[in-house]
Amino acid sequence: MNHSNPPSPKRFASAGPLTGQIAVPGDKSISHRSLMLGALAVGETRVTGLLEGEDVLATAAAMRAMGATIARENDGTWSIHGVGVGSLLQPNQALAMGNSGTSTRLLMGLVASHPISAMFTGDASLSGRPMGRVITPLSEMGASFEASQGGTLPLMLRGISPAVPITYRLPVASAQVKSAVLLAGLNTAGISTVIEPVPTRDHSERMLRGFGAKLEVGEEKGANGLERVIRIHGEADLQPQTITVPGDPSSAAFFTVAALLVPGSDLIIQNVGLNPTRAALFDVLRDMGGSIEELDRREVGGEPVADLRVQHSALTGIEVDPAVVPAMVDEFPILFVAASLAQGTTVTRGLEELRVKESDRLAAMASALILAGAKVEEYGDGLVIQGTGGDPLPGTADGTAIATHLDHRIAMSMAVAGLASENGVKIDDTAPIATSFPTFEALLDSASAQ
Ligand SMILES: O=C(O)C1=C[C@@H](OP(=O)(O)O)[C@@H](O)[C@H](O)C1
Ligand SMILES: C=C(OP(=O)(O)O)C(=O)O
Repeated sequence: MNHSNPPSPKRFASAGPLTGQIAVPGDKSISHRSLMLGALAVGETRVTGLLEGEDVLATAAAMRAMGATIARENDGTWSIHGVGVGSLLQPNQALAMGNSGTSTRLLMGLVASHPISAMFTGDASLSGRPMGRVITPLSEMGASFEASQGGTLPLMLRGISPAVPITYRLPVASAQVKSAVLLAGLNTAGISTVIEPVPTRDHSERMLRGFGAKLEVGEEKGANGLERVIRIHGEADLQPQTITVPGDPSSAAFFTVAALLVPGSDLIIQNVGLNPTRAALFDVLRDMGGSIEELDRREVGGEPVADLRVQHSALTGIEVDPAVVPAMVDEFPILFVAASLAQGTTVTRGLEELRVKESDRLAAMASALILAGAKVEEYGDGLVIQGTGGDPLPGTADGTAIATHLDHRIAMSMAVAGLASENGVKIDDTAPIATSFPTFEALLDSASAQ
């Protein structure tokens, strides 16, 4: 979590085809929610496949600080004894959120409707990210905030109980904002309603129901067509659960693109979550000509899952439909890498949200790919990329390192670009990778060595 250590630069270069079978770690979004909801259910929740990345560990530490007992057993199962909705304790020190936007915004929702206050702090990246988007609805519910200018961390949040149920139409397509309001609604008497003009990942809805909350999801006619309307009934009683976390499609994305780009690759990625609100990257890559086969489609923990067989493929540029953006919002950095080696032009639009992630991902990827020799134009809401037609990128010159800006997805995307380059790509720091995918480098070595 502490990235004040000296950075660990590394050059990633072609190491032969990716073959054999790998399993990526558990889904980050589901892991955060398993800990939060487990910490609110009275009794023992057991979780297997939890992602043990720094972001999720920050959530675990925060839930412990608010009263839950959370332990990892020797076989990797996590056991959570919760305190009950309404019974979170006052943390006696600041909640250190590290690099994690999801931890911060969802926990702000939980604290907002409890009679406790909490200070939220984060690293340099998180401290630049907008929190106004959750401060606005949670203030309407009665919570109060002292934030840094511009609505950023560090911030002090004073929760309130009873809070006021609200109806909130999301002004940005954000599962974190939706989830913050729903989680605040758990301990709010009455019905709290979120209206989603554009659907976003639905793990909160699925898991809140799974834990026994009364939650209704409907579709209603809005000004611009059908909108999702989600209603949660407070005050809820959550029942402890046994959860198996599926593999993270956002992590599988890096290996999928690596196998598509590196000649001779034929890789199986096991147990990949394919929730339709998350899986659009695989469809886009197939539309570009990528060979991605789903094997043994099944359900794990209430989510659709399959093993993916990915074979090296010639890719063609594409115009990505802005409607799919929320279902692959974290996958654009790696899609840009795929586009850089495709035949022809790839056009992406509607990506304003990428500018407020761990870094400004449009600017960071445009300059990173240009340094590695790709042809990229940056626009306000997207990138336009002219691919090489399958030829490797030149790579970064000696002495030049890609700036990853404390952003795990920039680091992993450019590592994959390195595998598909003549001279390799050097990144300035591999440490941020541990926020979401601590086994990334080890899996890359194992897939390349088989
Ligand atoms: O709810 C979640 O678990 C997440 C929602 C998305 O963020 P936004 O809600 O900001 O789009 C995504 O980028 C993030 O990695 C995880
Ligand atoms: C945006 C991301 O995460 P968060 O918002 O939780 O920091 C991500 O993992 O790409």
